[in-house]
Amino acid sequence: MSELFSAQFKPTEALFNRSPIIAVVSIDKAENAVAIARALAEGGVDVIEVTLRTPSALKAIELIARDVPDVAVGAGTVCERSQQQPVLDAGAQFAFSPGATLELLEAYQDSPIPFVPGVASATEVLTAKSYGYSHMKLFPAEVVGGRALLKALGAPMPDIRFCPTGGVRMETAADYLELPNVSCVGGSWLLPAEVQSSGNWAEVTRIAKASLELLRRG
Ligand SMILES: O=C(O)C(=O)C[C@H](O)[C@H](O)COP(=O)(O)O
Repeated sequence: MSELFSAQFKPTEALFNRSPIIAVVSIDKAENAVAIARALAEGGVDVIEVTLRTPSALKAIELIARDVPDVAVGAGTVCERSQQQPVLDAGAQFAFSPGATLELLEAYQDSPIPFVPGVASATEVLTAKSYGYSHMKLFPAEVVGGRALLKALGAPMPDIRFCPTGGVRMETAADYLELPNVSCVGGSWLLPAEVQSSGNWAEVTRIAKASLELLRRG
């Protein structure tokens, strides 16, 4: 095991083992960020990936990191090297990408926060692994093969841990999590668009609790 591999492994492993569900949220208004994070945490989901798809994303990360210390908040949709510093400056505790460009794999090798590249094939897994990464997001999970692909990848590469994301639903999370190479799943179902626009944060807590309850029942 290279030094790089072991250096990257531990913090990302802790992140992957923290919560079986990672809430993927695209926050429309930064002023709602803290309420959304608190609602998720109250429901038991304390890892939040804020996608960099809205203008308020970085501010939302900053506010959650400052005001909701009991959650781990990070950035999603990290697609370019230029996003690295703003993400760190906002106080993100981790970063997820939908892909695994060589530029990103290299840029995050010395990152102070875990970086989780997105992969969709054996070659992408091996490429990310060659840069020292052991924890990856399978994206878009349902489209590229879902559970069947994860099982197939696990045979030659049993040491890689995945967070399938993209098309995962409350009802299918448990099926993914029973695979030995899946530590957690990501999904946007915890913050439906209509719930965000209505500001019904109690509903966010309810969905989070119901999702975890489904996992407990298997
Ligand atoms: O923006 C990113 O960084 C992504 O990789 C995409 C998100 O993870 C998916 O959009 C979540 O998928 P759904 O749960 O199907 O909505």
